[in-house]
This record gives sequence, structure tokens and C-alpha cells, in this order.
Amino acid sequence: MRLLFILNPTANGGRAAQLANKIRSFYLEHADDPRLGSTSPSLEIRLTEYPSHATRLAEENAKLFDVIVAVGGDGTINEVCRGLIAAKTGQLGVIPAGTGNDTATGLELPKTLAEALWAIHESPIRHLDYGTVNGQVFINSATVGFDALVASHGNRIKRVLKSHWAYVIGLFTALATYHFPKIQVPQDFPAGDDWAGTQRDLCLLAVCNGRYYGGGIEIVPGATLDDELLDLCLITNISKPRLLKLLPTILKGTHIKQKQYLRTWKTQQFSLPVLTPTLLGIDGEISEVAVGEVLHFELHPGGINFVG
Ligand SMILES: Nc1ncnc2c1ncn2[C@@H]1O[C@H](COP(=O)(O)OP(=O)(O)OP(=O)(O)O)[C@@H](O)[C@H]1O
Repeated sequence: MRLLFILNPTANGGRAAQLANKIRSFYLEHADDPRLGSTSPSLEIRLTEYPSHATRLAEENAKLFDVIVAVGGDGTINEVCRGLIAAKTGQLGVIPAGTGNDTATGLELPKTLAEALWAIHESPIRHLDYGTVNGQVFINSATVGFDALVASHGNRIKRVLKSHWAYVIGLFTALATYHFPKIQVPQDFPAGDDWAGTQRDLCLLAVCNGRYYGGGIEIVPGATLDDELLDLCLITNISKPRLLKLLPTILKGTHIKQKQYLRTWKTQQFSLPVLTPTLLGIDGEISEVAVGEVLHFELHPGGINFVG
């Protein structure tokens, strides 16, 4: 088996960099183990040198290796998948080595390096779905509004404070600074009801392919990476004090009962016109949404071959 490990040395505050030697040691230690197959695996480890380098490496090497293994967090997995999708071939493996690791947690991957490596060699192929928003690939989740602002602040704070607390501080900073953008709920709103066709103040839209986002939060409980559906949660017309009260229920998973502000539904596609500027998060990476932009979310069933 030919394996290319694409390792993001900056993931998890730089801690992922140590894994290169540990991966090499694993294969040296188990060189004669029959579980690795009759011929010992050929192994290459490439460190990413800049953002999006993983996409280029994955695309260029998809045909040359049996498995392209993303070593990093949600951002690295996203970038490797983009490369495999562009190459229209290749199999993905994952060694969780990021800060949040929401994609890996949703995939129920083993926690230790050795177990994750064995899983690449011993597990059957799974066909994972992926999503796009206006053509940009997401594997785990795309978010609009408040949670994208939390991630934006969190990503910035994480450069100095290399821990989960960066996102807690990001949350309170976002609460203080968030301006609710206006959205137009489509007439054919898949969740139906009186929200269809109305203008509303957006708190957040979470479009989930994977089960967890934001470091382990189940905003739409039950989302699965291979169920051929996107799971969505839309929260609108809520005041900041009520949002503050809602946040602990989101952590507990009891928030979905709050029908006054919140809708959840499953679909393969959804379009949302955004009437005032806001932020879009794609697997944790943040960009701006311009006034009048229509965000079109689409699911691509079974588009990624995964082993692990
Ligand atoms: N050599 C590099 N220098 C700077 N940034 C890089 C480099 N290689 C990759 N990146 C960027 O690092 C970002 C963060 O990586 P990743 O998401 O894997 O780690 P994380 O943020 O620690 O984990 P998580 O997203 O699971 O919380 C990616 O978006 C990627 O573009």
C-alpha cells in the first residue's frame, strides 16, 4: 500500500508537527506485522508550507498513492478533500491532529495515533458525502452569522492563546459585537410554516454534514457524514439576552425545542438570500458574505472514498 501523509505542522497550535516522527516510528516498529499486508507499505510524509498547500499536494498525488492521509484538524481534512475532489480520484485517510477535530469525532475515529493508523489499514471503504456552498467544498459544516463570528474571533485569539479557551473568549466577544444581518427566508422553505417568504434577523444558520461543530457541539443532533442529507439549524429573531440563555441549551442538545426562534430540517439543497453583510464559515475558515449574495448549499452524496 502506498501512503502519502499530508501533515499540517501548524495544526493544534503546532503540536501536530511532532507526529511525523511518530508515524515513521510506528511503521518501523510494525514492519513485519502481517496486518500491514504482504509487502511493507511505502510511505511518504509531506509537511504543508502554507494554507491550501494540502489541496495542491492531494490533487497532484491522488493517482500516485493508494491513500492520502490528512494529518491535522478540520481545515486540513477540508483542504485534502478539495484536492481529491479536483483530481476525481483517491482515497482519504485521517489522523486527527487539530484543535477541535470535529470531522474526526463525527467519523468516530480512534483517539490514539496507533489505533488511527491501524484503522487506515484494516477498515473497509466508506463513501462520505460532502457539501458545497456557492461551489466551495465543506466536509463537516458551513455556518453563517453568529457562529462564524465566534470562529473568526476564536481563530484570531488562538494565534496567541493556544487552547480551547480562545473560542470561549471568542464567544463572548461575538456576543458583544454581533449585528444581526437580514435574510430573506425562501418561499419554498423546506421547514415549511410561517417563516416562509419573510425577512428575518439572522442569528445563525448551521449547515451540517458531520455531527459536531465548534469543538463538539451538536447543533443538529444526529447529522451523519454518509446519510446523503445535510442537517440544518436556523435561528432568527432572537434578542442577545435570549441568545445568552439559549447557549447552554445548545451545549446540552435541548435547544431544538425552542420553536419560537429555531427551525431544524434535512435536505440536499437550500438557498438563502443574504440582504446585509455577514460572515460565512467553511469547516472553520471564515470569509465575508457580500450584500445581496445568495448562498446556495448543496450536498454531493458519497463523493469521498474514506478509509479509517
Ligand atoms: N504551513 C502552514 N502555515 C500556516 N498555515 C497553514 C500551514 N499549513 C496549513 N495551514 C492552515 O492551517 C489552518 C488550520 O489547520 P487545521 O484546521 O487543520 O488545524 P486546527 O485549526 O488546529 O484544528 P481544528 O480546525 O480541528 O480546530 C488550515 O486552514 C490551513 O490552511
